[in-house]
Amino acid sequence: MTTSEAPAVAVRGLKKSYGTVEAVKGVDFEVRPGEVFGFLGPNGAGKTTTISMLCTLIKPTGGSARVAGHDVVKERDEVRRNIGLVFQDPTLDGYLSAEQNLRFHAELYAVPKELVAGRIKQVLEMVALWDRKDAKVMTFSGGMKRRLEIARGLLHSPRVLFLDEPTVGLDPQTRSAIWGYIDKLRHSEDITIFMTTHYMEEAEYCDRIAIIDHGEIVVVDSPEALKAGIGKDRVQIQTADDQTAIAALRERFELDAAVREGLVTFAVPSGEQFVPRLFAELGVPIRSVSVSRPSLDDVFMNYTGSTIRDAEGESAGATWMRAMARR
Ligand SMILES: Nc1ncnc2c1ncn2[C@@H]1O[C@H](COP(=O)(O)OP(=O)(O)OP(=O)(O)O)[C@@H](O)[C@H]1O
Repeated sequence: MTTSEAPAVAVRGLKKSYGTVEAVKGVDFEVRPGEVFGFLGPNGAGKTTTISMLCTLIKPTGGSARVAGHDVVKERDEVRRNIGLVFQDPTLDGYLSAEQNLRFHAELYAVPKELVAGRIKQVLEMVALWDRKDAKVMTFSGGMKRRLEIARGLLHSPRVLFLDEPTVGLDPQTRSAIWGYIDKLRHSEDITIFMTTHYMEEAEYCDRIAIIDHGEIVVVDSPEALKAGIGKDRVQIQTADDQTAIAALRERFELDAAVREGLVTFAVPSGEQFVPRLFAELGVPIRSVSVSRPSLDDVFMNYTGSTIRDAEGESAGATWMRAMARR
């Protein structure tokens, strides 16, 4: 990849409102060719709305976006030809076999006839479903269906593959298998991957991530740079009296602490070196202590003031209402 290459995705001031709800509030970002770029944010942050605008499924109310060099509003068909989609709601035909689903997709996308059989074999092998090609999709597990959707999204050799929460609702083994395929993909295909997730640990696999909250991008960088940028370690202590410990941390060390995961938690530079002082000066008995390098959760917390889980709780009501409305 050279830096002179045009971005795979270029977004300027992109907005989407639903009535009075500003789902996406004017976001700017670029995705480089060949990158795995992640959109990380809690439910309701605006991830699906953004990805849907980039895939030309919904129209922006403001700003602009180019995907594979084409404008998502003025050159909708060109954008569609150049992208693959794997969305949260499955759209496979359960009565057809895996191979028949792919053949149907190849026809829709006008994949040259002489290439179809070879390409179907290639993508099914990539997601380890070649030996199940003749089975009806209705007999597949959730994980197999998701793998088949990924194969289908790749069939017409798109330049950009969009994945909306590719592992949501899957068990941990299947999630890690899906990530294995995505990793394989980035080495075997000349492709850019744009994905959304609310799983911190999955965002770690991305080359760069944009953290999105309440319809706004709060920061974009590689996971390593974001974590290093915090410059502090996370310290968690178990005490006999959490509230007194929190007050003492404020008074003696000027540190803001809160109870997270049942432990008094705070951030401090060079955590290991701070621990002896903590024992000597806190004045509240400490039962156990742990020091960890910052995680993406800490990054999210640093930029938004809440953990991703707390933010999810906040919007759970809205998500539930939408889920009901979709029925
Ligand atoms: N069709 C719609 N009509 C009205 N409001 C909507 C619609 N779609 C999304 N919203 C609202 O826009 C905001 C962003 O939703 P969006 O689905 O983009 O978030 P998200 O980050 O993708 O979360 P999720 O993973 O739950 O889909 C939310 O407040 C949501 O309720």
